[in-house]
Amino acid sequence: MAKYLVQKSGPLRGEVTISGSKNAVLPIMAAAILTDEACELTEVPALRDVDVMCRLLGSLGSKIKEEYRDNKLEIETKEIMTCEAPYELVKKMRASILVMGPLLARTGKARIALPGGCAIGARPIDLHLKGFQALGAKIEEGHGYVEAVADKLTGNNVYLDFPSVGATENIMMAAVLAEGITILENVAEEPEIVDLANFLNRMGAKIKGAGTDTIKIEGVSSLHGAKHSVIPDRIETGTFMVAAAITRGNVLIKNVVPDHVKPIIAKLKECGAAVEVTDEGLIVRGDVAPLVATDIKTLPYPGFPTDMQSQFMSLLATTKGSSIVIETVFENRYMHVGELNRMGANIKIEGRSAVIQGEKLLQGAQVISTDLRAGAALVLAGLTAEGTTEISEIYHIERGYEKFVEKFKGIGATIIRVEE
Ligand SMILES: CC(=O)N[C@H]1[C@@H](OP(=O)(O)OP(=O)(O)OC[C@H]2O[C@@H](n3ccc(=O)[nH]c3=O)[C@H](O)[C@@H]2O)O[C@H](CO)[C@@H](O)[C@@H]1O
Ligand SMILES: C=C(OP(=O)(O)O)C(=O)O
Repeated sequence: MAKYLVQKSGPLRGEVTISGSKNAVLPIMAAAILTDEACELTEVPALRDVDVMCRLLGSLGSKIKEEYRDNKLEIETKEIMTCEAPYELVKKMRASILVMGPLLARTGKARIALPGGCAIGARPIDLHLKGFQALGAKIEEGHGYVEAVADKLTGNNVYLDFPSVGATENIMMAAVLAEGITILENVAEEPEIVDLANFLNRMGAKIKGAGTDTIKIEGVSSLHGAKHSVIPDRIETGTFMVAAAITRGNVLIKNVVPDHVKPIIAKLKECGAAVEVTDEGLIVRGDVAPLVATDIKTLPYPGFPTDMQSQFMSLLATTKGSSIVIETVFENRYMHVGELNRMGANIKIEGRSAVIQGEKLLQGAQVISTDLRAGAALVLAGLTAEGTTEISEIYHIERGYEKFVEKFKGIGATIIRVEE
């Protein structure tokens, strides 16, 4: 099992370039199986989750050409060989559920292992299934699998009880080949939804309204191959923004869409960091004023992203004053708190709220990365902690950050990856 050893690193300085978005590329890869023609993706991050999605698509019948050095991927699915996503792959990556909509649309059948809960919450898929049912699919569950079957999908109105990102994507991918018009209401507005809709439209779909709370889809009879370049990862961007602030450094972050990280910019400024949007990228400085506490409430986009909550908590453990963080998206996304407290932070959890008494001098310790962003938060804390922070179970981190160690080293962090 590999580990990261992180040393107190002083102010980070220099430039870092952001990779393509994990949460955009995964649904886009799933969407590629909606056609029998080849799809070519660029700006594909080399990540563990992308590997798992390649394996899953390969098992369904896709031929995949990877050029990881160039971050390119070609997916061609002349024929779907099986409609089943097995437990071995779904348990490795929840986003495997995103093949359900495309499989149902292309073949009339999808059988997927139920993903179950994970470190951040129960994460049911009821809203995905409700959407498929509205389009005419019959749903059956048993033996840890869920099956959707439909002779034909027909457009319908679907109202989501919560703007779930995955449900919006899955239902959108099913509806593009349904007969007639589908109106999806109270949908997620995340940039990743817009990127997926843009890709689907390049394939010949007729989707309007992505990025708002209502999406209209006019079904088409078939889709064709398309080329697409994946958007930059806004959570990786935010993670390096916090890295600059927490180390009181000065970092230029390139390949970013500033609009996608507005809530992160706002909160960093409230803490006293300086953020400048330039033609080259974002310049984040934590060395212009003493950093202070702020309060955060996670919300669906354009609210503050839940995927940045843990990284901000590391920062708020070091700023002056007390902060309150409220996690409203996932019911259990506080697994990092115990680990941060072991490093000397003072964070108390009460239900969905966390109270952070800041200005703590963190100390290196042996800690466990319980999930992807919890792991990133521990790396950030480790950069300011006295001594060495030893982070285990880093495979979570490598699910979603490309060249993490290399990028941190490039801006002056002392971090190494060791194999035990
Ligand atoms: C691969 C990917 O893109 N992952 C992102 C996606 O996850 P994911 O798509 O799984 O997140 P959702 O937006 O679906 O989940 C948000 C909330 O809705 C609930 N829910 C969801 C579906 C459902 O059928 N029923 C239900 O109750 C979930 O349990 C959770 O409490 O969006 C999350 C919220 O921004 C991010 O943290 C994840 O990084
Ligand atoms: C929770 C995340 O991803 P996933 O939905 O793939 O678990 C994340 O990216 O922070």
